[in-house]
Amino acid sequence: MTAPHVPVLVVGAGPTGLTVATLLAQRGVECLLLDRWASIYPQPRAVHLDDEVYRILARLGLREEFAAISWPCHGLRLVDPSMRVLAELRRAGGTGRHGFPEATMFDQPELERLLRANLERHHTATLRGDIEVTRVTQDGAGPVRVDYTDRVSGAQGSVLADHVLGCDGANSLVRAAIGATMQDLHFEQRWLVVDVATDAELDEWEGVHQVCDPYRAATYMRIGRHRYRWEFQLRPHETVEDYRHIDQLHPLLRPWTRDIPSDALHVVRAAEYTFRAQLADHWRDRRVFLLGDAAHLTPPFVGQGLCAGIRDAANLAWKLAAVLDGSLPEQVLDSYEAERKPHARAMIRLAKLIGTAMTQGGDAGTLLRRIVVPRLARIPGLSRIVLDSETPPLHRSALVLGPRLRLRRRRLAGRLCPNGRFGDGRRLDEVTGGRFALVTIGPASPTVTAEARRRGGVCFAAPADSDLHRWLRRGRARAAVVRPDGTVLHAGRDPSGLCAALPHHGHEEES
Ligand SMILES: O=C(O)CCc1cccc(O)c1
Repeated sequence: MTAPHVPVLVVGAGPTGLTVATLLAQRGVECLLLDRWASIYPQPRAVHLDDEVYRILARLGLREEFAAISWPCHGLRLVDPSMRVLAELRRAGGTGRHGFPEATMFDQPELERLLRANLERHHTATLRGDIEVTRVTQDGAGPVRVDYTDRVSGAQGSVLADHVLGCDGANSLVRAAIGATMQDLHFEQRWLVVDVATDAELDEWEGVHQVCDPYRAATYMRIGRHRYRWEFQLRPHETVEDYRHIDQLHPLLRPWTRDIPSDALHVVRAAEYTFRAQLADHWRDRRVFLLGDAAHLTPPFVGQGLCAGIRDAANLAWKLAAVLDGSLPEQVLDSYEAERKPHARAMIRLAKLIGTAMTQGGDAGTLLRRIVVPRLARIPGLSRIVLDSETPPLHRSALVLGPRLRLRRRRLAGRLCPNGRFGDGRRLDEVTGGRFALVTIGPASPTVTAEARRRGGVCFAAPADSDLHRWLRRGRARAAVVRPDGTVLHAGRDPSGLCAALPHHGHEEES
């Protein structure tokens, strides 16, 4: 019997797998997700996402539902062991340039519940739990064969897929199948991660507290109305077994819980984690791709682990859908790794810098905390990330810079277009609806508008005096071509020239 065939098979139904499957399903792509667990892994893990990633959740249709389960985060503070503030990065709580709070906390199982329920609304996606993928094989350029075992019945099966997306985490089988290995970016520390539920009010600043202390670095943050997360670097002789009970944990928590009695604190879990920095040496082999923790691992000190996976999903999904429907050439898929890898590397570097500032001993550590930490925002390359909460531009991709574009045009290309508002109150993403867009200063000519439509895109004038208008002017541009994932493809002064750069994508837009 021949194996069934699907256009896309996703291995792993964590946040990255669920996001990429939903984005594909929104574009009508049939997608099968296989996960080794019967249902959501119940323990808390990731707790933070930024506004760029919140914007992706909104595109999935989860804006209100995520708002209801999340908690605003006021930013990040590096403090010394006596809680004196060394550096503080404050985040916009209302709406930043993407239309969402710049830093938001949540409970991962709750987020996964939303993502799963949302996926069920798409009939082109199927999720099967209790399925262990055992082998992924590519023979030449044909479809990929995926073998699996049903963990309940023990039955074995196979599926043929045009594309396989490995969202199967740090110990990825898909990564091994394409012969990729993790490059060590030289960071490895054992930490204790503690989640606590309490009705008591801790009355702390509601951002992330990073205690810089080479003896016992620590992190504290509120993640919900009644939920808190602590992380403590473990001493060489310690393990999680030393901290199973609240009375053992209490001395560590006391700088924040003060006189709250330990019986008012319920430990949801205490676990030992090894924080690592790793990047897969390649993220693709022909029809197989790696996303999320299968492709990169970061220490959690800037809360970017889950963000990176969801960014991978948003970057790849529209490209893959366009290749599958024949509207973009296969080579577009090369830009996935070219764009995402340097970005993931930059965020890992930032996390390592903060982690090193928190934990490094000796004169080097003292110097780092005294000289570098207070000036974090002035370090070239970091200032935008640190001060403006804007992640690095995608400059190395052929998909964001045409070969003939001059340097001064680079101000906007490769960056995310702000999710600005239009006159009717809608934001850019709602107006573009996942299509290519030409955003202009002043109305574009009827010819340009018609040409944008003919290419399957849309054309909009930024309202006078709006954020989008100011953003184009600051970038010395009169128009920008924005990709379906919100990244600026080209920007410049000639809307009709830019319109010609709009790829023929999707189907002609009806007015
Ligand atoms: O970027 C921010 O404002 C918060 C960063 C953060 C989030 C979660 C954990 C963590 O260690 C840092």
